[in-house]
Amino acid sequence: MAPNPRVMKAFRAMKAIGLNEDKVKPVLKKLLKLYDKNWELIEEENYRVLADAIFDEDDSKQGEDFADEAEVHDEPERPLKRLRPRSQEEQASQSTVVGTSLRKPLLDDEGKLGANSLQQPPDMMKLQSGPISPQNHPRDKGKQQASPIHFGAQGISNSYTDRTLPYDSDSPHVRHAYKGKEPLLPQVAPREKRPVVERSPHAVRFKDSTVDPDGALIPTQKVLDSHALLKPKDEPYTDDLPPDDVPRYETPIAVIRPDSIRKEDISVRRILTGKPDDQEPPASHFAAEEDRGGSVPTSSSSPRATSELAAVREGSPANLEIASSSLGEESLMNVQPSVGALKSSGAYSALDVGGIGKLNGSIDTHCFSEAAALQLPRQIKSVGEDTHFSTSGSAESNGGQELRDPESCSLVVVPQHQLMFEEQRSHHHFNDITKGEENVEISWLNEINHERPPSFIYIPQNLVFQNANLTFTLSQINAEDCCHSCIVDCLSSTSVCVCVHETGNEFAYTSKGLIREDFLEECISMTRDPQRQCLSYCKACPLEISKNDECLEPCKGHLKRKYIKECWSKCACHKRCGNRVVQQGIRCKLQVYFTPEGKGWGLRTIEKLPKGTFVCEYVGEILTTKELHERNVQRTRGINNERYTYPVLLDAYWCLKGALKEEEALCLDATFYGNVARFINHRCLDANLIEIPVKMETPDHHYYHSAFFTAREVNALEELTWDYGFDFDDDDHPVEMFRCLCGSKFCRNMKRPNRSKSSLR
Ligand SMILES: C[S@@+](CC[C@H](N)C(=O)[O-])C[C@H]1O[C@@H](n2cnc3c(N)ncnc32)[C@H](O)[C@@H]1O
Repeated sequence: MAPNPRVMKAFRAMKAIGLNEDKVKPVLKKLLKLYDKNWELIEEENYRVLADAIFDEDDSKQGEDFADEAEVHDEPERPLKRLRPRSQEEQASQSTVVGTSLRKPLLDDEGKLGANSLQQPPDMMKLQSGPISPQNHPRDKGKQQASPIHFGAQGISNSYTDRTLPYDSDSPHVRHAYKGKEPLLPQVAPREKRPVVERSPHAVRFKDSTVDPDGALIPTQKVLDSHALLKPKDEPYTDDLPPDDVPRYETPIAVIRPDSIRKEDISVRRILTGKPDDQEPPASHFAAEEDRGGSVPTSSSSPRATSELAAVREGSPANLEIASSSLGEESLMNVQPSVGALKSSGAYSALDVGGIGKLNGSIDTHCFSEAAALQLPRQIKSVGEDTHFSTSGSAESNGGQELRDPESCSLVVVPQHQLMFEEQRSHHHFNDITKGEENVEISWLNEINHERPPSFIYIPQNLVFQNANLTFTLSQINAEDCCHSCIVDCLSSTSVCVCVHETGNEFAYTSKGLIREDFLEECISMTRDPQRQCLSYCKACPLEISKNDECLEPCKGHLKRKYIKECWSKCACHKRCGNRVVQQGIRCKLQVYFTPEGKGWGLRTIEKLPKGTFVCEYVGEILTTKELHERNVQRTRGINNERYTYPVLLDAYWCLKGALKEEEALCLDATFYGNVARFINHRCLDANLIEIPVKMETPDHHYYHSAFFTAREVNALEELTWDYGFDFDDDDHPVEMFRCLCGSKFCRNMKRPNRSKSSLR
């Protein structure tokens, strides 16, 4: 019999992406059976479904070895998975590619950060975050006023711990206590595009292909949704394919639910699974790794996950359970897994990283379904809903067995034997608070209550909001400010790298990627020890001017600081040069967790970190201080009252000769856009992190990167803290300062109950 031309065409299409016939044939057979020989469904999107299913099979096989992460890391890269048009791919990957210009959040007609822009930034769906405009932030009621945090840890109260900030949340006349800092660099140092070794290409591609940037369903879902109910048939295989060995792979599972969240519709969806990819740490992932020990296994150390078709082993119908539909099959539903298990795996709450729908430990299902539809790729949403909601719509906390969509009560088919594996994989995929934006996944965990992390859009690098005067050109960096004669690694170069001329011809980093001990100690003492602090005063202080006070106060002084100068793209050295640490992004195994002390969410390390380790940068929107003031006014008008505050001032006046222009006085606000540093809580004086300015790509000093390094060795599971520099006794402080719960014996919060000044050292 002549080969079916459609079969041959499918083979050719798969061959084009590196899949040979042996792999394609059994999967194709399965799909033909599953789709009742409906070739259109298989051929759609250039055989997208077929390719996905083949990769699923691979994943299923890999899953058997899932427990052994090391093996996963060592896997050779798989063939290209992407089948989407390049235009979509570019759109979807927009936020991960860092060019030489700053990306700005969408602005409305007036150039403001409008609700719409915040709700639907170009990469919104990729980031999977909910609407977070000042107008509709989900957590905007009854919260504390916002106030900027100020860089530069201040120690014990002294002349400049009382420094005020330009803006407060009440009025321009109210001031914030602040500490001066030393800034450094010119412009926003766009982090380089992630190298292939840092992010598995196929993982990114696959992610792109499953999450439509516009929020539309992925092609495969469309295909499946076109059937009310898809179920593997029992008939023998079609003769479309030449007979071959019985397929061992697993069949994509059909899950039925209304795709449009309409109860009257029943459609089909897939259950997602996460798949470890081939991510491996960059070659230079700091030799400091060698020094680390005591790592606690979590998802952040795991390979990045991708979402794919879940699969069910052929011929095991007993393992399938039929869940319910809104049309009355609820009683049939009896599907694993235990919600408790999922909770502990982290997948439980990852659905709602937007902080949506959680009220006093229960889930507001209405809120959830709306928000989740906006925030999460359909596939992710599906799994989460099904696995975490009981029929009452409240969050399971007792290891319940039901798997039900609270809104649609749709039909779900889940292979029991496979759920545990899927749970694990889902964990990796859902529980990454960075949404794939960092080198590592960062899980989150709440063992205290049912609260979920607040809504924000994760960005791995700073973005200009609107008016910040940050131009960014190669020509701005003088030839004498970048190394042209260095080869590969400046740290091991025999000649002195010109990049460190301005910082005393000494590198801040060791060959292991840690901050040099003497450099670190100097930084620590300059911020903690009042005797070591020295201030510079400017004539017309922009911070004072920016308060809009009628009565202009004199400059309170700006703290002199040490800073790091890293090599950058205009330099001749290798991207992995030892003088490029912060720009490589996060490498530590971190976790966002709900603190038991009442500080809300916090950040902790899940591995032991040597002293001087780079942890993360404080990333947010770059605002002018005026823009921040405007935001604070909005907050205090109740439009966007936040319980927690996230702005940080960049004090760029430390080496200022004249006055800064208004648009040059900058700050970072991580309220809406930010990275994991927004979760770092304050600790008075003896915090284990120190913030050090880092200069990279801009020659100016009014902008710099604020990088956090460990000030001492930090044990696994220790919370990472930073001294915000607040003076809690400053009566002139404008905002409702939080009651400090840092627990330090040096705590400066004198107003804290049961605390007296005598308790301070
Ligand atoms: C940058 S956020 C830190 C993350 C925050 N805990 C959260 O849940 O998102 C700063 C806010 O955290 C809280 N916070 C930080 N450190 C604290 C401390 N030592 N004691 C009490 N609350 C603290 C305050 O509400 C502060 O406004």
